[in-house]
Amino acid sequence: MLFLFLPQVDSSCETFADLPLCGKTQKGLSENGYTVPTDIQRGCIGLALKGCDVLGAAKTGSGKTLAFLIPILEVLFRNKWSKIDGLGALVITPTRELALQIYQTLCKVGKHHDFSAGLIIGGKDLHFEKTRMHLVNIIICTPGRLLQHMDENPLFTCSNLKILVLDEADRCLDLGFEESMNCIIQNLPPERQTLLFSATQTKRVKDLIRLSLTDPKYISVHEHAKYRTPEGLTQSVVFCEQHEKMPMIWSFIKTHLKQKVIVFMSTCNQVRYTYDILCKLHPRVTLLALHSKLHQSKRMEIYQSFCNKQFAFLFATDLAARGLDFPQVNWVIQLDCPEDVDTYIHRVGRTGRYQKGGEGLLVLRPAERPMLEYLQNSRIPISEIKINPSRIFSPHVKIEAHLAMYPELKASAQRAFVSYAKSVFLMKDKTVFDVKSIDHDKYARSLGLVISPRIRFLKRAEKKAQSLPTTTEENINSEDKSEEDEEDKENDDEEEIPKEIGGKDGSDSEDDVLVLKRKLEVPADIDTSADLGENPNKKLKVITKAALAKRTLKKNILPNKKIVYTEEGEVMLDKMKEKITEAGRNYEANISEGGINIDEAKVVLKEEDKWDRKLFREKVKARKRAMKRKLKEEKRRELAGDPESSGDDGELPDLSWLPDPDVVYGKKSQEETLVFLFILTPDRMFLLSCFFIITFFFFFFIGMSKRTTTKRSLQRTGNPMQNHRTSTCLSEIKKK
Ligand SMILES: Nc1ncnc2c1ncn2[C@@H]1O[C@H](COP(=O)(O)OP(=O)(O)OP(=O)(O)O)[C@@H](O)[C@H]1O
Repeated sequence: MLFLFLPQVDSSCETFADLPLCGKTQKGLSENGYTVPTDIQRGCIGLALKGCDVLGAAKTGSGKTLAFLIPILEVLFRNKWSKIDGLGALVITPTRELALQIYQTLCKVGKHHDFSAGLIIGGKDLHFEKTRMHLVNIIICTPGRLLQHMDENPLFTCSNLKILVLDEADRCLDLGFEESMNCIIQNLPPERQTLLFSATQTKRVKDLIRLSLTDPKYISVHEHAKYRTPEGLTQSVVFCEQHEKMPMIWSFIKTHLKQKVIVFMSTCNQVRYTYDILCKLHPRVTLLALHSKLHQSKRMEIYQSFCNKQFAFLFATDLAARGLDFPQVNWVIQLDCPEDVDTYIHRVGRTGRYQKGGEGLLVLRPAERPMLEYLQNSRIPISEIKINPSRIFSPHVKIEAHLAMYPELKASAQRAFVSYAKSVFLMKDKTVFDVKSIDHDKYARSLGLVISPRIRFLKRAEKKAQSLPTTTEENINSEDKSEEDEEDKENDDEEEIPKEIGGKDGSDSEDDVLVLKRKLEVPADIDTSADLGENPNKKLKVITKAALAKRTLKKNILPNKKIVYTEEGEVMLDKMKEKITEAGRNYEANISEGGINIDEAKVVLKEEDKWDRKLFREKVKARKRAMKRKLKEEKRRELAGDPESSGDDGELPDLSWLPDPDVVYGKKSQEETLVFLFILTPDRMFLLSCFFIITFFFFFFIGMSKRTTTKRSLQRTGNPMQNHRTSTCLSEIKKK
């Protein structure tokens, strides 16, 4: 049996110094500017230090994080916890960003302690974590990742665990995490202290039993406060139709450029599309988008970026609704109706944190008016305001132009459209959420779509309802429940649970976890195809050659074949395309009968490859032979004096761009050129040599005859002078 107490907050404790905290904790607190504890800290820290199980509830931004981090440090310090003691404290949070934020606060406040702390969240290096988990004293984690370590990491043990904390406890214990949390709790030692914190604390006995709390103390510091939301918050509501939301948010951005704003939307697809299209419109302020479909590193980058920005617009799903402490947020706009009052409280609580002011704007469709009543009945001060139509600028024309230009944007718009419709359809509270109250055509047009995408699941549900009039919501829910459970089993982290929207492309997840609570009506089955009969997703999908081949094979379509005939009507084989080998031909013949036999294809390829190589070698040889023949031909032409011999048969290359050799080397004389040519041409060389030979013999014979005559006269006279004279006389006589 559980007894819940509402202990009084110790008002005598004015500063942290009044609390029984060790010097190291005190130092860490004062160094970070924490001197005066908040109500929830005053109420919980003392009880937690006494070893009680505590359920802490306080408004958003009231300092619940320190209310459990200080007891963690103190409990471990008092137990003289060291490295070898292993895991002493475990903090479980529903989102990675929140886990990171808590980890950062712990590092700041506990920096003078010697404990080791670890951030264990999805998307990080699992192997690295595995090797260090057993050395960590304090773990901040998301349920999925923790369970993964419990299942897979033999080094990880929780047997020494002293203190368990569930931040955003109601979320951790709800349907989306039920399976994981049950498994985690089973693995934890029963003798431990448990602290649960949330702005919307669970009081369900079922949850408390699950956690086997012993004598839990319920501390709700604002239980009797006038309002459930922070006092510094100004909250308003405007009513507009779904198709008016886009011009409204665009106008808001243009008129609030020097503000830090969070805009909440129902689904990832909406966030993605709104962010993409508004970026294209260049609003002159930083736009950011945070949703679960982003990569982990990107998520962290965006989270940090928005923390550091002075002016920015963050479009987010309910991933950012709980716990995140973005500094200096001026506005929180809930562009889509929250699922329930609790979700509203968490979303709006991202502004007006810790004694600061902030503005909250809720945008409701007229059909969602009952939500306003719920809020007002839940002690939430919210007043209706009207939109000034003269301040509304519609970016519709530009949006349409961008969609016409970028097909991927169009597909994104279609997904956003269907996602929103489905999210409304899946909402449990039908008094607020009625999918039929949306003017689909107008909404589609406001997103830049000319034709509204078909919403098949809606028609199917209608048909189902007609054919099965007895089908109660409970029946449907019980069916869907099993589906959800199945999904839970498959997914280990909150962000990774594909719940609501997206169907086959596995779109929404984190924010869809919330939607899961609304019970899935039909299995994810979305057709975003427009009435034009074309599926935009298909358009965008990258079709690989392999996919195409598979498709063709499935259809049993044979590709066209080109057959060339000779003049005699015989088929000419194209050696490059036709299979030459026997194996190849057999394979070709059989391929039409069945699919591709990989082994056989390999053998055929090898065979064909051999043949291809042979063909290639022959080709190379033939080319060489042709070259030789050509050279010979050229030589022959040169010898025959054909001026065209040196050139190719075809066109001569244009060498006009080359420098004039006469200019470069100086002009040579005509004779030189002639001699040059003379020497160069072989036929002229031949003639020249003949000329030389004849001349040589001519002079040779003349010389010889002269010598013979002289010899004879010498033999006769013996005086060469006389001889000469004699010869001259003789010649004169001969002449006479
Ligand atoms: N004692 C304190 N003195 C000064 N500032 C504080 C104190 N305690 C908390 N804060 C600041 O208040 C802000 C909100 O704290 P915290 O995030 O713990 O709120 P919360 O109650 O957990 O909010 P939520 O319900 O949204 O999770 C933080 O910026 C934190 O630094």
